[in-house]
Amino acid sequence: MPPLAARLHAPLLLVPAASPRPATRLCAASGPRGVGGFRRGALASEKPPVVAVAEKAGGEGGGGQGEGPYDAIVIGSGIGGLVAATQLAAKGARVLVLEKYLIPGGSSGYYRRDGFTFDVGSSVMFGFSDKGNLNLITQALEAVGRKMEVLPDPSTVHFHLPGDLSVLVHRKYEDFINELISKFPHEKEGIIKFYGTCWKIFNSLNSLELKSLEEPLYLFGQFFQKPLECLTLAYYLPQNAGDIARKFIKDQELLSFIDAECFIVSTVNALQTPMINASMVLCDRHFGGINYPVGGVGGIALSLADGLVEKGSEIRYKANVTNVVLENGKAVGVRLSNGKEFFAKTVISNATRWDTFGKLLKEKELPEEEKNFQKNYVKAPSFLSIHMGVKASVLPAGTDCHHFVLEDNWNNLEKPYGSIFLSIPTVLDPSLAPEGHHILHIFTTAGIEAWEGISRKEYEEKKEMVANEIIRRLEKKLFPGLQDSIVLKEVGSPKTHRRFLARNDGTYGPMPRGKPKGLLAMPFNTTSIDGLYCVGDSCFPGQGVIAVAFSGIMCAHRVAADIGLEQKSPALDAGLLGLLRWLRTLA
Ligand SMILES: NC(=O)c1ccc[n+]([C@@H]2O[C@H](COP(=O)([O-])OP(=O)(O)OC[C@H]3O[C@@H](n4cnc5c(N)ncnc54)[C@H](O)[C@@H]3O)[C@@H](O)[C@H]2O)c1
Ligand SMILES: CC(C)=CCC/C(C)=C/C=C/C(C)=C/C=C/C(C)=C/C=C/C=C(C)/C=C/C=C(C)/C=C/C=C(\C)CCC=C(C)C
Repeated sequence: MPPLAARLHAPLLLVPAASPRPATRLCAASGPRGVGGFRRGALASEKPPVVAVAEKAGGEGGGGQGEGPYDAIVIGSGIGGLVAATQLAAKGARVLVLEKYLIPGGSSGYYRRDGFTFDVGSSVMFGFSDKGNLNLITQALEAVGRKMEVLPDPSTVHFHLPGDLSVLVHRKYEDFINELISKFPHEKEGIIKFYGTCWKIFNSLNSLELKSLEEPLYLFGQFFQKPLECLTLAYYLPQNAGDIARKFIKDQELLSFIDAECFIVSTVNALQTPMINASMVLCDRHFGGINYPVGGVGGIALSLADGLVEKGSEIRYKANVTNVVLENGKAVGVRLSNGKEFFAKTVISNATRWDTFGKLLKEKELPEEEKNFQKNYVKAPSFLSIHMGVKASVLPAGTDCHHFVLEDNWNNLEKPYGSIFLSIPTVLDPSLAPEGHHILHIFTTAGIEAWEGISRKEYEEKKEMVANEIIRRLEKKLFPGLQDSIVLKEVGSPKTHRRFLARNDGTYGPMPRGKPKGLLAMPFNTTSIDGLYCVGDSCFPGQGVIAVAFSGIMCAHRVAADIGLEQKSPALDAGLLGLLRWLRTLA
């Protein structure tokens, strides 16, 4: 098989040599517009992009009436759905993944324009190293016999903050801590204690074999083998990073810095960020480091989809699931928008919980569990994203790959358009852009409300205006001459994210309504509908590619136990699931 980077760039029909299923092919296709921008009319004259699409002969969904039964049907091929599917396939299950769009990956997908390969979402990849137990992306690929070449990033992010506070998060922990201490020498002890607590939690996590926390035989087994580590995790489960930081640190600016550290991975401040999640990302970036897959993030989903097919399971594109089919209250299959039905022992939804319970299930009454979830969590805002191709000369030598910019006022951190995320993946992988050019992927949080109810013309003008203002800010802060260096620009609004990622209001996942009790209220994978499971960022532990990969691993384990591919104990199941349900009501 050609290396993935070559496949991502190859313009012609490619048949994966390893795939045993001739009906599923990877081919050049035209049409899909990535999340960067979708000015359908304006772009109509452009040459269509080349993307890899797995299509099954026979049009949408490709099957006849009532196909099945499969062991599991997975709705959606985001990383959460793909990891659940591939883990199950690796355990011997027969899985069908149904994806609405043309390519796999959801918000971890990619798209191409004029020689540029853009990551739809974040280019900061955690969990992609070759060591420890938390390299969940590496492990997910390995489970289906795939390995990707990665490029180590020398840093995670360069913060440009109010008061000209500049902090580079170096790959080496000591370098980062020394840089932070040099900015806040009076808080040396507090800094060491806060980040030291993160390491205590990370090391506990990293010592466990990660499987479903809803499966008692595994969970009790882990408590027996690693009691101290499990008790540490249980202790920190209901706690938030901001409270722990305040135990050790008094300096307001440093606490604001820790807010920014948390915000980039949770879109909320440290007081609302679960301590376990904060520890995971604040340490993995130094333990395994941030590693970028050669050829772009889109290769992860393509590799998983490839591996899935090789294991004898299926993925079908342009398959828009509109209903989960219930029989006597149990989920037994799904129906597509064209009326085709597929049946399975279990159904796993990678759509958000809002979409799953608000759209795919036609029950009038929301189950209590979901009411509780919606009481505790609201939809996080969407993003405005700008994908640009620029002349390489605009970037000073040694420019870092990822930046976070909040210019003057800490109060703007969580406000729409307040802070700016910027990734330049071509710093690591120049093959993503034509020679002499770089990619700038800029994004900032934005709610959908302000984008609705306006005419097409106003919408286009608004996108242009908002994007130009963000570019102007970056030009002022980081790269003089930026505006004039642009050779390609695509702007995506929250509506774009809603439409092309099929995410309710374009949301990037749940956000606590108030101050959460850490991760306590986060639902796992089982739902109150027998046979229906959820996976992805509206499940424990939340937003993030590595987080949804963990959710996929947990989900596959629980489903495998329920369909007899892994051990289970019905009596212990009832006890643990009841206990977890009760614990969630305490949050
Ligand atoms: N901006 C970013 O920074 C960024 C980038 C990449 C990834 N991420 C992370 O990835 C996480 C999301 O991953 P995920 O796996 O939960 O989901 P996802 O949104 O990435 O993927 C869900 C997939 O399900 C498909 N789908 C939804 N409804 C469907 C239906 N009815 N029928 C068929 N297909 C349907 C969508 O088309 C999409 O491909 C986010 O939390 C985010 O943190 C973030
Ligand atoms: C059950 C009970 C009750 C108890 C028991 C105890 C125990 C044992 C516990 C355990 C636990 C566990 C295992 C847990 C785990 C967890 C995990 C794994 C987590 C993870 C997490 C992760 C995360 C959150 C991540 C995230 C990330 C993100 C979001 C990212 C993003 C990025 C971006 C946006 C980028 C930025 C950019 C720039 C700056 C440019």
